[in-house]
Amino acid sequence: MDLHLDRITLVYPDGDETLTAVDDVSLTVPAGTTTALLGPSGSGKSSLLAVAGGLTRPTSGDVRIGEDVAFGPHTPLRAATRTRLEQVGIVFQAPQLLASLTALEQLELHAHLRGRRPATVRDEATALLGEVGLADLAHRHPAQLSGGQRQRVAIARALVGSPDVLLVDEPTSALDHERGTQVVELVTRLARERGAAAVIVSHDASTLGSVDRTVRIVNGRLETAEALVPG
Ligand SMILES: Nc1ncnc2c1ncn2[C@@H]1O[C@H](COP(=O)(O)OP(=O)(O)OP(=O)(O)O)[C@@H](O)[C@H]1O
Repeated sequence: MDLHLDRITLVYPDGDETLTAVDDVSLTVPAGTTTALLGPSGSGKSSLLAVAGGLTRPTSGDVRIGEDVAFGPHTPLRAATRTRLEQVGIVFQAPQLLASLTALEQLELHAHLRGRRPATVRDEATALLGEVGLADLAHRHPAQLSGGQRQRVAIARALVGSPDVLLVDEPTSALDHERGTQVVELVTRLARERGAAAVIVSHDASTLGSVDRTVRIVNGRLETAEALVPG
């Protein structure tokens, strides 16, 4: 299903004033494609991603997944949480893995949270770790993995249950150029293969050669929207 951001505005309280972090942004990300969101520090990238993933309510505007409104200014918390668990996979800037669990167990726990039947969980988790190139490291703990490998565990975990939307915050910030490029390529490939609408937030345009489209956000507003190149 396509992801639609319809006229999203997000205003934070800022002392006696307000700060408009996202200013009337509209964007459609077709299913199976990846859009990179570029922009300077403080431009609103993470804020927009948080709204797209239902982590922060927009002040105005709606997030739609397919035809249905997923997250709007008045969406109840419980409904937003359910939609997020069922339809959205999120990879945070730091992989946020649990130190005591193996790579496989990180995915299994997430699958349980998403309400998957236990009998199907191990097979799906094992297959996903294979898809991100970690089949041989499934039983390692985070401390026994490199930064890039941990990021790949987090990407596999976000894809448990085949969400319609995949949101990835700054996958390249902790990685060198080559590994960062590989992570972006991985996200682009998985989104295409699984028909997910993916958004990657990044500072580093030089890692984004594989994405379908790059958009730039400055002071909370979308500046450019390059044509979508069919994959
Ligand atoms: N919870 C918050 N309350 C108030 N203001 C916030 C909050 N979160 C972010 N901001 C402000 O909103 C603006 C956009 O922040 P955001 O984190 O979305 O930018 P960003 O483009 O992701 O930056 P970076 O690349 O540095 O991570 C900034 O001016 C920031 O200070």
